[in-house]
Amino acid sequence: MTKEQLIEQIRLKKSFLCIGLDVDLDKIPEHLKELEDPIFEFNKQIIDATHHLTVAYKPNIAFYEAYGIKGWQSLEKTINYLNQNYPEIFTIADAKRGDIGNTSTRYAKAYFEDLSFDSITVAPYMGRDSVEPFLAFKDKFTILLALTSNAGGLDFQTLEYNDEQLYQRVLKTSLNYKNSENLMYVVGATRPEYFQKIRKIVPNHFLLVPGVGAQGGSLQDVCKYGLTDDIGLLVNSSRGIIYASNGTDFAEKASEKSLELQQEMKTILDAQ
Ligand SMILES: O=c1ccn([C@@H]2O[C@H](COP(=O)(O)O)[C@@H](O)[C@H]2O)c(=O)[nH]1
Repeated sequence: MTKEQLIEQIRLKKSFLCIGLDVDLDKIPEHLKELEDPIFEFNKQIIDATHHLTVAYKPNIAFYEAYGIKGWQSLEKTINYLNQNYPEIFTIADAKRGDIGNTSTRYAKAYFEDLSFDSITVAPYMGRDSVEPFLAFKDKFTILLALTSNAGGLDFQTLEYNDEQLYQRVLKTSLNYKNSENLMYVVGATRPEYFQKIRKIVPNHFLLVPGVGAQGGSLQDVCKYGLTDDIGLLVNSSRGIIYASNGTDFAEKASEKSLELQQEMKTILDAQ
């Protein structure tokens, strides 16, 4: 998918919502557990009930790896289901990969070619040659961790060196990477006070913003400085949407929670 196609979808749906598919078998409704592939069935029903309210889905790969080969098969079925039935949806493999160049190339092939995701999250710590193999793929996006939403994110990401915090250095340096137009960045919704500074460095790149919902981040605060003329935001909520109910009405309740966020986004976009 191109950036222009993503922006078009956001304008059409009046939504820059990303729904996180972090499926935990301990949290899904009992009646699904008897099925052959409860993870896929859960995802399928969530997707069918929410696809008109969201522009992106983000399976966090850890939740699939945790169930071994069966989890991987559920992931594969989920991405195939999305690509076949809702090709207009932007897909994010939240895998937080990155390694020496030839290894990164294998990760990129696994997620962009074999699984056909539109994007993948990547850790920047190993530098240029660990990121550029992902950027080499046309119409695919590499979402670099910049300022994460978790408390421990501040252990390193805000350390200062030469009047610059580490996350600022990550943003600035990555702009010099080959094909840097294929970059997006992760910035936590729990860090609203940093958005203005971040937008000064990356005024046009999309930010993937987790942390709304279960982690307590505010959509309004994120949009104040995060929103651009081309929107530039994908705001993720996982647990707050997919576990709104663990009864037989789970998909309906997920849809209601998605609608609440979409309506809030619509109001923000209409006022732009
Ligand atoms: O800084 C980060 C980077 C990634 N995440 C991931 O996003 C979702 C958030 O889930 P919620 O249930 O909405 O809290 C999850 O997959 C995280 O691993 C993040 O939270 N913060």
